[in-house]
Amino acid sequence: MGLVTGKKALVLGVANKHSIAWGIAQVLHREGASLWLNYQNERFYKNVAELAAELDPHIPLSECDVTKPEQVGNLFAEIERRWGKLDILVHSLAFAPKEALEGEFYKTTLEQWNIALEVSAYSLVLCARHAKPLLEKEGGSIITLTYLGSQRAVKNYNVMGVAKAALEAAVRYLAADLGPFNIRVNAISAGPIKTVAARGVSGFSSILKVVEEKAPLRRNVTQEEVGKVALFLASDLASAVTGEVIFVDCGFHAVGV
Ligand SMILES: NC(=O)c1ccc[n+]([C@@H]2O[C@H](COP(=O)([O-])OP(=O)(O)OC[C@H]3O[C@@H](n4cnc5c(N)ncnc54)[C@H](O)[C@@H]3O)[C@@H](O)[C@H]2O)c1
Repeated sequence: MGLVTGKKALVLGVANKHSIAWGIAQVLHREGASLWLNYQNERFYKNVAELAAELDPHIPLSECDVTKPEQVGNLFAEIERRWGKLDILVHSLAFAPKEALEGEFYKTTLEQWNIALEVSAYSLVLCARHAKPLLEKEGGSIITLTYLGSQRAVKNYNVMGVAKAALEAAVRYLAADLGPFNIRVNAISAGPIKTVAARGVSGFSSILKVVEEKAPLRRNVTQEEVGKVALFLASDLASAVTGEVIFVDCGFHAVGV
């Protein structure tokens, strides 16, 4: 029996096989969870459908762009109809316009700020609101993805760092609100992984190199390792863990110069 056998998991944020969400989906599936995936829009459908079919051709797929409230509402209504409950919600998505992820932070426009904060932080609140009635039936776990750039000024990460700081604060407020309903809310602060979103940050490869040189484990983290910590947070092993940000970064956050 797997650690999440019988649990129903919605995993948001698979774009391709490099996505952190895909790493998490694979581990949850291997440990017995039933999956439901989204794709942001038609452009992503083929990729997500092919990946899902590798695990199980019956995994439901829904179009859901988190800036479209009706699509978010429809997704959770469909889960209610089909599953009647939810145990695990994985929120593994973020976006900021590419021009905001290079150069000086002080040049960030209000429009870039609003887009980054809406997609990358507010969407967790929106999804949690819709998920609550489903998660509270048997207790549940919400997991989101963040990065060290929320606490340190990481070159070029800029407005995304501000969005991640908001996201981490949202984790604590959601944990406080939803704890009485036995819903836990946590974030994984992952080390850098080469994904489409990460490549949007100017100079991303140099971040990978610095981690390899300086992290206590002298290497970068894998998708699978993030997936395993998501599994822990989703499972009963973490039944007393909420409002937490857990670093999965080979220890990079812990060292100075
Ligand atoms: N890759 C890294 O180095 C790294 C490190 C720490 C944290 N993270 C975080 O992990 C999460 C997943 O990113 P990833 O690195 O796997 O990249 P990715 O590009 O594979 O995934 C990003 C996902 O966000 C989705 N997305 C963007 N805008 C959306 C919208 N409006 N509606 C719905 N979905 C939308 C994309 O469709 C995509 O599936 C993000 O929150 C990211 O900030 C990534």
